[in-house]
Amino acid sequence: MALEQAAVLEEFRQAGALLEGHFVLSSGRHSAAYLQCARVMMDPRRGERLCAALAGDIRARFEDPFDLVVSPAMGGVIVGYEVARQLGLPAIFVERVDGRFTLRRGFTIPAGARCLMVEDVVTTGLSSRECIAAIREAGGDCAGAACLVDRSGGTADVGVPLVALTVIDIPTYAEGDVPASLAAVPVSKPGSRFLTT
Ligand SMILES: O=P(O)(O)OC[C@H]1O[C@H](OP(=O)(O)OP(=O)(O)O)[C@H](O)[C@@H]1O
Ligand SMILES: O=C(O)c1cc(=O)[nH]c(=O)[nH]1
Ligand SMILES: [Mg+2]
Repeated sequence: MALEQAAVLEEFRQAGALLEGHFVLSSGRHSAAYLQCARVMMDPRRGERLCAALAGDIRARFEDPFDLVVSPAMGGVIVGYEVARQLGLPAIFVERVDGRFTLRRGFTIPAGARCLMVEDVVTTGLSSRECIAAIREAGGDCAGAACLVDRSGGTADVGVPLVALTVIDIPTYAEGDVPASLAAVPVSKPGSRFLTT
């Protein structure tokens, strides 16, 4: 059953996943709000509820079935696994090696396999596009994408049809365009794109 935005955001609130502060996002843009999906998925029953609703939306949107779910690490891994479980599909993930999404761990994509790219959050769509490029380079056919939250207000273009459990418009700012009130708040970088070892 489709979930109303208020119900989705209430799940995030109860999970302590609606964060306020000053965040540098994966795209390098800044924001006063962050949706921490890892905290949502840390309760398997909550993850199951939300991903069941997303799987229903995916079935309703795409007539032809998929062969495989492919997700970008880290954020996409657990969401992709649970969505795949709901759809009765295998789930694999790509992870960054020297900044590029790569298949490791013996994962392969059969030639022409109809892949569904599953993310946790879409902000600019950059990570989704990078994941879809990796799927195509590996020989797969990425025919659709899905995420728990599209925080671009529906403006992000990932290059294939995107199904989001909820769409919300949360402002982001370029590095040189951060409002003074936000610039005064200490910065955190919750994601893994810029992690170094
Ligand atoms: O649409 P975008 O502008 O690309 O932003 C969304 C991406 O940012 C986060 O990943 P991040 O690279 O921070 O790493 P993580 O998955 O390890 O948290 C999130 O998981 C998405 O992949
Ligand atoms: O753009 C991001 O990096 C991003 C935003 C957000 O709200 N949550 C998240 O996990 N990543
Ligand atoms: Mg990510």
